[in-house]
Amino acid sequence: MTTNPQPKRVQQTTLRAFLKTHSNHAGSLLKISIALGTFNALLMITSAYLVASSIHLVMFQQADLATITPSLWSLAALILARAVLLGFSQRISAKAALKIKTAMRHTLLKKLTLLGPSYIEQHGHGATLNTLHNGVEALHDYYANYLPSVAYSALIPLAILMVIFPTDWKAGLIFLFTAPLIPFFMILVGHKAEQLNQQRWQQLAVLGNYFFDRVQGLTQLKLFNATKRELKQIAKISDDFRHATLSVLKIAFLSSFALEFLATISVALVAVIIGFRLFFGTLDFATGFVVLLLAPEFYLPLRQLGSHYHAKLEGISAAADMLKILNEPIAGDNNSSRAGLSQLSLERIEQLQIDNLNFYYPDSNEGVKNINLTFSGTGLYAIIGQSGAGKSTLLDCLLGFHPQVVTTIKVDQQQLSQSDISQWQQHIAWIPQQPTLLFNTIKANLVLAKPDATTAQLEAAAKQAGALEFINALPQGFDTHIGEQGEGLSGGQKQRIALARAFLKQAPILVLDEPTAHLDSQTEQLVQTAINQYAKDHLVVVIAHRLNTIEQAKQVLVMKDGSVIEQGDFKGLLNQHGVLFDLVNARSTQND
Ligand SMILES: Nc1ncnc2c1ncn2[C@@H]1O[C@H](COP(=O)(O)OP(=O)(O)OP(=O)(O)O)[C@@H](O)[C@H]1O
Repeated sequence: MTTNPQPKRVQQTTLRAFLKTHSNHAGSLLKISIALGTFNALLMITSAYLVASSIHLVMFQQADLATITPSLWSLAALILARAVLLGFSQRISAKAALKIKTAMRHTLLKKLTLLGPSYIEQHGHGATLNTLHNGVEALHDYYANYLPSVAYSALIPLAILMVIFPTDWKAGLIFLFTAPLIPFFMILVGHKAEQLNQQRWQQLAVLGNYFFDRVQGLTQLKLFNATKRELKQIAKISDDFRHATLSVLKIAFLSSFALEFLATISVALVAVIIGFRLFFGTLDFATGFVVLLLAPEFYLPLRQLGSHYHAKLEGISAAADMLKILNEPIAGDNNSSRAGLSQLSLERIEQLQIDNLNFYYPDSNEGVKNINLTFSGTGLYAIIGQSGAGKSTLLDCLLGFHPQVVTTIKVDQQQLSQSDISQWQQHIAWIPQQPTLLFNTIKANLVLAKPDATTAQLEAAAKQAGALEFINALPQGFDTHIGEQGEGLSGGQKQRIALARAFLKQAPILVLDEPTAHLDSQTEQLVQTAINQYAKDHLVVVIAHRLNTIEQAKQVLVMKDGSVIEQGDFKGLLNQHGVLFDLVNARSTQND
């Protein structure tokens, strides 16, 4: 695993275009929200005129309460309408952001599924999780606050200018010339702030990977008494992250201060000029008061744009990570326009073929090479070989985890393409060395394989896997909650639940990695019988370490240095006195 090296600074314009394209998922909601916000601003302008004219009437024309009562009622109605509009506008923009985030997560997960687990392993689980969770969350403020504030910063000042110019063109000119100062300053600090934000985001990815690894290996760290050392390292990385965050905050506070200062100075300038003109009688009170009321409102959207600028920077940094995942090429997919696997049976296959499979890990000579295999649709195939021989890699290729080589697989004479991978995986039940069990009930973990499974089917699968007895002995049976990664169950129990889940799927191909490890001999016998039974009418491919499994296989494939070097039935291979013979002998010696 590597710690997510960030891409070479992805072009900012590309990132902006990417974020803009994704806003299309909720384009109309965003437009409605902005329209409501702008209408709210128009009501604010009307209120300012009403307030100014009411005060003018009372102060300079001695109007009584009855005269200004209709204005006061209108003002109250306007205030109420503005509160409602503001509420709706904010809710709608938050809903739009939620919609975009959901679509984005969906797109990212789809791409990650296509890229396969090897991509996540290379780039780090922590960093990928960070992109999927924190990264996507960082887009919330971008879409809910920053994007609407960009529109408001153009629309609201424009609307105010349009009413101020006919009222008092001199004040209009002051507004017009002071307004660009704020965006100008933002652009000035923007570039540096963007750089710092990207650095901070990289640190967060490093921290994410580091934490993920250490939390997963906490037990080992404790056993090796290495927690203190690791804590020091975590403190160091956290400190780097703290520094990066502080640099971003420093520039954010500084720029906020400068923007507020500029806005305040501009309002003050308008106020002083209005004051002088009122004093010298070159301006009537009502007009002067309207300008004074509208001055802060004129700069408000620009100030808000400044305060949401941080959301934009976060959004851009997060988008760089997402774009990196989405732009990752899925190598070798030159056959994606085919009809797909629709006509392939979900119950049985006749033949599975691997033609000239060569796969190497990135930047490495390790992998599998020159693999040519034919499996019939039924029977048990055992893969054996020393550690590092390439057994897991071969199964990973078969499972479609390395999409670039999936075209070397033929099922019932149909060559697979990358667009077939998710469909292909529905034809396979897979039990890895460490099966994944989720923090949920046993039942929920089992029905992952078959959501519409009946209780009878659940019980039958559990019985087949030798798991029914211990599940029934649990206080709540199938409804017993298990912890994360099967916490609360023994290694063998976890394995049997995973096996039951695989049996429940009734997939035409069952792929297993050391299924009988962690099992006592009685359960092992039971599970072995169940697998043999399953192999009668399904294809079962197993990485076998136990002699018992190897002996019962229809075919044994012996691997060495990434290649299949021997292949045949157990007895025939044993008589050849080749590698299988040596492996079996070595194992018997170990067992003695
Ligand atoms: N992600 C990876 N990146 C680079 N090399 C890898 C990676 N995973 C495995 N390898 C290398 O590929 C070779 C085959 O590994 P593989 O895990 O397939 O062996 P195996 O036969 O399943 O071993 P074991 O029985 O110990 O699980 C090994 O030399 C291993 O070091």
